[in-house]
Amino acid sequence: MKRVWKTPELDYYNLYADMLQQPHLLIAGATGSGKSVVINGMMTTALKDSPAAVQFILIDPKRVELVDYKELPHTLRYSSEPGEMVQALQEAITITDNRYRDMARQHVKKYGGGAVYVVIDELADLMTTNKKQVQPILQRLCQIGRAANVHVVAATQCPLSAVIPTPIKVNFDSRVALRTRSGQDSRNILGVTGCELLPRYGQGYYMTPEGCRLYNIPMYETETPDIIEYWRKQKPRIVWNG
Ligand SMILES: Nc1ncnc2c1ncn2[C@@H]1O[C@H](COP(=O)(O)OP(=O)(O)OP(=O)(O)O)[C@@H](O)[C@H]1O
Repeated sequence: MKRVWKTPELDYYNLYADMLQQPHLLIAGATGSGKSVVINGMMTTALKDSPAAVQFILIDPKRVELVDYKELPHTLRYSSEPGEMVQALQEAITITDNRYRDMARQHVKKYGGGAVYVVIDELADLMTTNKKQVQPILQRLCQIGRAANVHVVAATQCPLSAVIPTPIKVNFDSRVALRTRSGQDSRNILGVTGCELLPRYGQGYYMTPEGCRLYNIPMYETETPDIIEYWRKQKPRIVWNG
């Protein structure tokens, strides 16, 4: 029998809403542990909660995970080819730089407009395709994105430092650790073993600067396709200002 973990609706909502508040988030776990479930949960929550104040830049080296979001009015760019993925990261930097200019003009330290989420699934694939170009851009984006309300959400099966270098990893001070293949993978993502003992999916550790707790991980089953369909239909009618 499949083991399904449930949490009351409000907890579901709060967990993903909290993840959306983090400067950047790294989601790690073995194949089938629910990384895409977490990404869909966050994106669905953002679209339900603040559809007028959220935009996405999607980097999808596997070409299957994020493609459903491609035609949303919120999606500034969808990329899956190596060259496109670098351009997508560069676009995120340009947006961030422009926002800093606005902030300087307005004499504020934090951007007051909507959030941009740069969603990467999967980070190890992105790093291996074009590490030389990707690493400095991603590192800079992580360093400067926060104040500009530009956030990186990255999923990976492979949290090894050989694949995801420490200068990248240290920028993700919030992490979701699902079931890992080994104690070593658990250590690479959380600093301690234990994630290898989690159920196959449905539970995970959520670590933020406030602490680390085990959560039941909710899955939106019908809401995600429903909300994608809804917004896809709205696309021709929507004009973003700024
Ligand atoms: N929190 C959850 N609640 C219920 N079912 C879940 C949950 N997490 C994962 N599953 C089940 O496991 C399947 C695989 O999850 P998912 O595709 O998110 O894994 P993944 O970590 O992204 O895998 P991969 O690395 O292979 O892409 C889901 O389609 C779903 O059936």
